[in-house]
Amino acid sequence: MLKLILVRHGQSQWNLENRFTGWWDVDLTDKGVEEAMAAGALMQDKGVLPTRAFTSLQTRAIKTLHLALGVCNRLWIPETKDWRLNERHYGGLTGLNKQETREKHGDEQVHIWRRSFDVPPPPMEPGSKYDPGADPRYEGIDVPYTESLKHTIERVLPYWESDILPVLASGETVIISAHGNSLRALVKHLSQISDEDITGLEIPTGQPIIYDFDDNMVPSERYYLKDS
Ligand SMILES: O=C(O)[C@H](O)COP(=O)(O)O
Repeated sequence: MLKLILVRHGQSQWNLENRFTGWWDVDLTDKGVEEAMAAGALMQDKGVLPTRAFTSLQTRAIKTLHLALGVCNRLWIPETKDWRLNERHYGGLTGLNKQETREKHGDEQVHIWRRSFDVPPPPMEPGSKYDPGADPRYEGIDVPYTESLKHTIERVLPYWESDILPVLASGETVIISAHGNSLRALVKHLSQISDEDITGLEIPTGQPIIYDFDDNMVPSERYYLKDS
């Protein structure tokens, strides 16, 4: 049985501060480091050991991957980093406190920005201090100014199909270390969740999620590794 492991990065500094993060590069907190290491220990305990890794270009996901792989003695496996696994771009909300934004715009509007399928947050002003456009890691990439979940799916899914699925199908145990909304994009596809129901899906930090794939590359229902 082929296994796909999805893990959202451990708690980040801006998760702790309750700020919209998106493409801004923040580090893990101490708790985030612990969550990442616990994910590695769980993979070791359950004997679910990745042989190939994919992650984003963002520090919190890369470090989570490395900490988890370190604990289960798999730092040596090949890994690929790609911007298409980055977090959804939070546009003009980047850097703002989520609670203060609710107080200003109302719970409903903030829920729409955070969880709707196709309503993007207001775009980031070009040259904003949180615009990562000039960051060398994004050279040659058309960095967006905002993204809805739909936009995120439009970059995550082609990458899944072209680069990750063939590796999984070749017999590798694949781990993807990514972000709340880039993983929601993938889970929506793999679990065939409707545009309406996706608004209710939350992905916890540092908790490995598993899909088993049959010989026809049809995924099982997803489950948490801790529950297996
Ligand atoms: O980018 C962020 O702020 C978080 O990674 C995800 O935030 P959300 O749960 O508000 O979508």
